[in-house]
Amino acid sequence: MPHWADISYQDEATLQSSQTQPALTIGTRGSPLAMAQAEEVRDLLSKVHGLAPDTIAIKVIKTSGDIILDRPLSEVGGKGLFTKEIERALETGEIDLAVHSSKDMSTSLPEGMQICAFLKREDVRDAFISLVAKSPDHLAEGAKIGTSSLRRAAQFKRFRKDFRIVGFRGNVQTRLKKLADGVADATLLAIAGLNRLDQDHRATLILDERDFPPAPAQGAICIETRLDDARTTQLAAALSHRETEIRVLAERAFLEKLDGSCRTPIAALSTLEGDRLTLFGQILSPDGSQAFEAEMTGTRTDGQQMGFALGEKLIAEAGPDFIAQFNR
Ligand SMILES: NCc1[nH]cc(CCC(=O)O)c1CC(=O)O
Repeated sequence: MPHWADISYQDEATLQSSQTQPALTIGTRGSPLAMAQAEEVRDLLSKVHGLAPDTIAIKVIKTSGDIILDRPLSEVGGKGLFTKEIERALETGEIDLAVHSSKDMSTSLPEGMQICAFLKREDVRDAFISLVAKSPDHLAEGAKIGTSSLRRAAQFKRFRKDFRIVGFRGNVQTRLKKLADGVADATLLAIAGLNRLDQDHRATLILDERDFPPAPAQGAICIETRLDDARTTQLAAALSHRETEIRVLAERAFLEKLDGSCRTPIAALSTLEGDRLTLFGQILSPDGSQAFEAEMTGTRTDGQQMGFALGEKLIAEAGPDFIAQFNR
């Protein structure tokens, strides 16, 4: 992770003199959530570096994840789907930086790319949205949960075996319409996304993160740049939030250890109090019938090591076939 102080200032003059062309081009998906996140990064860059907002362009890039809307992500290729085309644009120089939801990022980046900043993390929890029940407990026997997230499906099946899972994608409005049409009785979304879209009032209940632990890195926006672009990297790295970085890197190390594919439901949650870092991890069978979880504590510099160790611990507990069985 490059730091502000480590990077040379060689290109500062170029930046200040480029008045006619955008100084920087941000690449993002075109979904309302992605746009809101890109705008947040643009506003922060402008504020922190005193750049006029109109010198920072936002370029929308269509990704396979936006095009393939009818199948669950886990079937069509998982996390990389939202980032591949954007990373291609970064590689060709069409954009200078890419803004992503950290939880959508694969643990292995393409060569020549780096995550140079994690913005201060939002609320990590999932929101429960229903037009018929005020909490998961209040849902009727056999209620339908609309989600395409393997983690959320497994956690809800674990919570109540009688729940039925129906595939559900789309933005907040689409989901609410589906709920109104009776396609499902409840759905789940990250409260961070709802907050960024000023849609948090749609949440029926915010779920306790100990009952329904979030996806690794949920709620944290990240910025990706080219390794060889010191100027943009320096500007973007200045936005990074150290505590978020520590927590998200620990959670992503846990994910990296386990993520043979994206077919295993995985949850992680870290906390950082002073120097004390705690990392909780959970893996489940897709039907929720089996779950393995553990927690580790260490200091703030141990994050990645703890993530790998926690992953290994759960693999040892679950047995080597646990993850392999879902990949067949
Ligand atoms: N997979 C889509 C996605 N990627 C990031 C978020 C939420 C925002 C975040 O975690 O920062 C969402 C939507 C959701 O899960 O509700």
